[in-house]
Amino acid sequence: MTADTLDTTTGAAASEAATEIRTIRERIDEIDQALIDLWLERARLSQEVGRTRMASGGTRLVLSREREIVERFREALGADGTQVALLLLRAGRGPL
Ligand SMILES: C=C(O[C@@H]1C=C(C(=O)O)C=C[C@H]1O)C(=O)O
Repeated sequence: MTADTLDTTTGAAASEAATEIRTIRERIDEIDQALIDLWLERARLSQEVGRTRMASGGTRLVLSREREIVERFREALGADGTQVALLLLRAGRGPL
């Protein structure tokens, strides 16, 4: 394989690189699936907390707790962390 015969699925120009990329992609796919599963589990748990709290006569949301979560993600991941946390929170309790 040479630079003018790129592997179509990996985009690599050498077969060793294509093999390495395929191996790394397997782990990336595992990580993505774990993220999806955790995302969905978190949303379900968040909804359960909301239902439990409202059934007790409490509020739907607790903004101080949401601020803590946004801050945790911002500290760990920077500005992108803020965006991830906002999407994560929305997945559980819907848009504000
Ligand atoms: C899940 C909760 O309820 C809501 C959803 C939150 C979340 O998804 O993390 C956080 C705060 C609340 O607005 C909670 O209070 O823990």
